[in-house]
Amino acid sequence: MASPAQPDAPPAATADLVDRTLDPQVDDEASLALVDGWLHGTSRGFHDGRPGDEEHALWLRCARADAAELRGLWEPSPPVGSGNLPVATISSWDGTLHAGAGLLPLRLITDVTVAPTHRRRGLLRRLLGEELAATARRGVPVAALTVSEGTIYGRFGFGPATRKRSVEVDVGDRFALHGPAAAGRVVLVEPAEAEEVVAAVAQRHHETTRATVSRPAFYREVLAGRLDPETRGEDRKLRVAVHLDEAGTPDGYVAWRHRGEVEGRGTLDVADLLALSPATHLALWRFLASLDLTERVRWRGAPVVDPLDHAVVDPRAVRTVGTTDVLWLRVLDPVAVLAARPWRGDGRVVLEVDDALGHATGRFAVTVRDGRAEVERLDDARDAGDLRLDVAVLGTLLLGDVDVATLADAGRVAGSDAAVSAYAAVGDLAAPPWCPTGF
Ligand SMILES: CC(=O)SCCNC(=O)CCNC(=O)[C@H](O)C(C)(C)COP(=O)(O)OP(=O)(O)OC[C@H]1O[C@@H](n2cnc3c(N)ncnc32)[C@H](O)[C@@H]1OP(=O)(O)O
Repeated sequence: MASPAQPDAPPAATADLVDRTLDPQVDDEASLALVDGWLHGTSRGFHDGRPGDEEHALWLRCARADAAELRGLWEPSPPVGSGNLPVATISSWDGTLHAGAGLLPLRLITDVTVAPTHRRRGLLRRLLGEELAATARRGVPVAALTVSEGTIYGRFGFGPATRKRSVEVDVGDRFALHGPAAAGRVVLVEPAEAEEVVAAVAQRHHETTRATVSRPAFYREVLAGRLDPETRGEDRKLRVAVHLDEAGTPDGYVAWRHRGEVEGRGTLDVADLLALSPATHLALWRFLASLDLTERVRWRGAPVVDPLDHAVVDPRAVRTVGTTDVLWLRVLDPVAVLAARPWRGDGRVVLEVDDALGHATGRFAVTVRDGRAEVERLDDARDAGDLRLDVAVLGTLLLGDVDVATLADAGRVAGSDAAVSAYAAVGDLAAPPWCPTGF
């Protein structure tokens, strides 16, 4: 990716671009041709291959299931070619965020591309700015995206809110876990046959787990084996095992692809692993470790803090290869989001939020009683904030990925030591959040 400081191509006009918001549900020929051009424009923007017919049909099915809005900007009369492909794209749909003390309406945003011929002329700013304004007008309190580069979205008020870990687990002969195995059993199911069970477990996990978001429709396609994200065709390698609790109720699953020998070791890649309890989480790891011809399990989406690390008899069996951000959050309504996150004990803090786009600007008093917060916007200019922060930092603070003192040390939160300690006493959360869903 070229850096913004590098010289741009000769300017292209942007004032007369044709602005369309496409509804994927519409199925007349002219609309479908525009949707097709939109998809090709997005693929071009990410340097992906052109989607084939099957991938196209599957993508359209997902866009319809999510009720996604596909917006694009087209050149009105390009000097060469048909101009079917837009020069800028963005898509978004409504979902939910588990903020820790309840589900919040959420706008999920993705497919942001601007053609190299039109870059750095404000098209992203226009599309995203309008998207956020429309979302705020509808009363949706928060928006989310995942990023291709860490430098793009902070200026629009998004802050990194969750991280994931890439792990390699040595599951050779010496692998063992402390403690007895959980009650229940694991059954192998063909991915297509497991589809409903897997979707139900994922939905239950979302409804009960801080920092998770409602899953976009393509997860069904991937986990049912209809879409291999790498080959973009049918996934012939994907395997699924479902964990059943003592009563026979599904309470977790793991999906994986065995890679054969990699670097001389039988290697398996976890595609997805969700469990409704820590005991089931470990039971699924016991199962993975029991697979023949498998000495190493790799998972690029593991939680940053995982009981597995402390359940293994040999702590060196779990090796962290890297960590990276997943969810970025953009707070639009601080009152709604602060009330929906978990708090501890009793106390009161006033947060003064700066927002260059204006949506979240203000001072917000958070009064915590028995771990629940009442949040009030303070209108009196004489009410100074205890802590001052940008709205992007509020996004980072929201789900508890970082403690407030670290953000203060980083110069991202301003306030006295006493105010930082007062927030820490009610607002810092014990375990970092984990969002197992990308989009
Ligand atoms: C949620 C997602 O979909 S993540 C995927 C993002 N898309 C990609 O990575 C695909 C490849 N890249 C692109 O398509 C484009 O370069 C985009 C979408 C990242 C940027 O689009 P542009 O129209 O060039 O951005 P725009 O001109 O509106 O820039 C707005 C501001 O962001 C800055 N900016 C834009 N892209 C970048 C970048 N990659 N890195 C750092 N800053 C950037 C601009 O300098 C500008 O800053 P300023 O307001 O301080 O002057």
